Amino acid sequence: MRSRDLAQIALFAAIMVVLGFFPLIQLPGAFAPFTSQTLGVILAGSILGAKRGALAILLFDVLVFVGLPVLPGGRGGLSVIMGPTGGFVIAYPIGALVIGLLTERLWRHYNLPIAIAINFLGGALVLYAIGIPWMATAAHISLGKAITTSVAFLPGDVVKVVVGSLAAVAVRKAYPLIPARA
Ligand SMILES: O=C(O)CCCC[C@@H]1SC[C@@H]2NC(=O)N[C@@H]21
Repeated sequence: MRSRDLAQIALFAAIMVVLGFFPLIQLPGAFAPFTSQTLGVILAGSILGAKRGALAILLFDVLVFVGLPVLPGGRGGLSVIMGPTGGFVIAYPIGALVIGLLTERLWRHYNLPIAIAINFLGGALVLYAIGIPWMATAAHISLGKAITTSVAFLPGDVVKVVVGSLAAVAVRKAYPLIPARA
């Protein structure tokens, strides 16, 4: 891995940290906060691709694991990971990986609708698939309740997907960082 790759990984991990400065917004009745950090997951996967994107978010997760206050509201540490929102944090690098793999595969045909579909899959559905069952277990609530209380995140997540997709398509045009596959 070249030093440019390492710099890009560090940059996108830093973007995740900056996105964590947004104040913690707790939606009524929800067991997790609204977070702008899923936008960072989308940007990392769709702009850096699978390997560098997932590594950037993994680096961010390491910062959380060792206890740095990089989650919204200045939270971090194993107590967060073991709590109701830990599954989402663990899912962040997996979401970036899925986005990166699909973005690379469809790179030649990449456009806004494709970006939105990929980013919704990796930046919302993958996070829900891991985060919501984890939330049900950690918060001792039924899976049904975890799902219904999480529906409130959908509008905000769709906005983040569209914003991230517009950025990804613009970066692809101006300064593509993902090499086209043969
Ligand atoms: O900071 C944390 O402890 C993790 C928060 C996870 C919040 C999830 S991610 C998917 C969904 N969209 C949001 O804005 N919030 C939830």
